[in-house]
Amino acid sequence: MLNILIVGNGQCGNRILDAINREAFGKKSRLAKFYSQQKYKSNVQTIAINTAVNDLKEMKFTKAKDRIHIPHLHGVGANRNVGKHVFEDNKTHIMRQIEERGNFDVCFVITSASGGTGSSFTPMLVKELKERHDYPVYAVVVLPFREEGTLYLQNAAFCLRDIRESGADGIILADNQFLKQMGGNVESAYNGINDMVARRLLFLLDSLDSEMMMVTDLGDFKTVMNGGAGLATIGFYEADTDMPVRSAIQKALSPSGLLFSSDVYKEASRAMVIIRGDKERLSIDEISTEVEKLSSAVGHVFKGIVVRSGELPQVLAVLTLESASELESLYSIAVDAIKQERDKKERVASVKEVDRAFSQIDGMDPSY
Ligand SMILES: Nc1nc2c(ncn2[C@@H]2O[C@H](COP(=O)(O)OP(=O)(O)OP(=O)(O)O)[C@@H](O)[C@H]2O)c(=O)[nH]1
Repeated sequence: MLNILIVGNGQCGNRILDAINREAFGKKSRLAKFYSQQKYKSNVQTIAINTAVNDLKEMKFTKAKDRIHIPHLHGVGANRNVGKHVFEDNKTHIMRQIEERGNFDVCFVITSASGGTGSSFTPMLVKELKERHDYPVYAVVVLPFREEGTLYLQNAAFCLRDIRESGADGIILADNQFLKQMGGNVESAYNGINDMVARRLLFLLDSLDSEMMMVTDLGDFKTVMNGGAGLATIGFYEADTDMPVRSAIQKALSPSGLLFSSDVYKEASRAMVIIRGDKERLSIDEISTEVEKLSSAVGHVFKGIVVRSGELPQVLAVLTLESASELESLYSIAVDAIKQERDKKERVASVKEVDRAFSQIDGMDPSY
């Protein structure tokens, strides 16, 4: 049995963690977590960390003891410098809370790249974990909608770089911009995206701890995540009644199945494809043909098959990327955003128009 730690930092990280707990505890009742056993096969510990107490209170499926409030006003207002200081000041407390849970085989830290708290806490937390423990730590990072503004864009660019430099064993990308077709308004898009991420992570955890017909395990996952440029994404698809497993694999690898925009046949470097379902529905020939097609394009592909009687075929693909053209475009707009913010700051510092306006009444008093 694997010991797994999942940390959700900041609002986005907290919400995805809550979606994971909702799936794991069953959706029946808000109180299910108090009464029923979690559905994880592994020993899974979840911890939510935030500076904004309201974000933690919003969580419905994560136990109160698993929500750690680091008091700092109502968040750090997208300021990563403030966030880094707050983490440093509270590091001992945060690490103690995590270490009380015991030792782990693998850890996932979930965050948005673009806010203040999660994006600054995550690289620092990963660095601490890596210095103290030898288990792999993966960051699951949500990229912003591109129209969310210059501060979010610049945060995303620096956050990703900081996570790479933190010693993380890999970064799994999910992109709000790419996934925004999920729902009409922002809230339902968020919920849809959070559910997608939660479902994929739970499927992955389930398969890493499974008795499979053809086995993939944590070692294979580590090897996949080790490949490429340290960046990865996850594809998933559940077949409907008549769909052959071949099509389900193709859909999981196509843009509609992925969390981040990529042509995986061109950009992926290693992959792990896990297929689950009723034995009758899992044609070995079809599976082999699709997996061979992928491996001839990307190199090595680990294949796992989990037999579950009565279940429709479901396919999960973890893909590390050796290049990511979408990330390059994100960085090029982030560079403009950083320049825009810097120019604005310089203008304010040099022109001081507001000060000039005030200076017009120097030495004067109001008359009534
Ligand atoms: N997918 C998804 N994205 C979210 C969600 N909530 C916020 N975001 C995105 O996360 C980014 C903002 O980061 P947050 O996680 O809200 O910020 P934070 O880490 O709490 O930091 P501060 O609020 O600045 O202290 C934006 O790009 C949002 O679009 C969510 O529930 N789901």
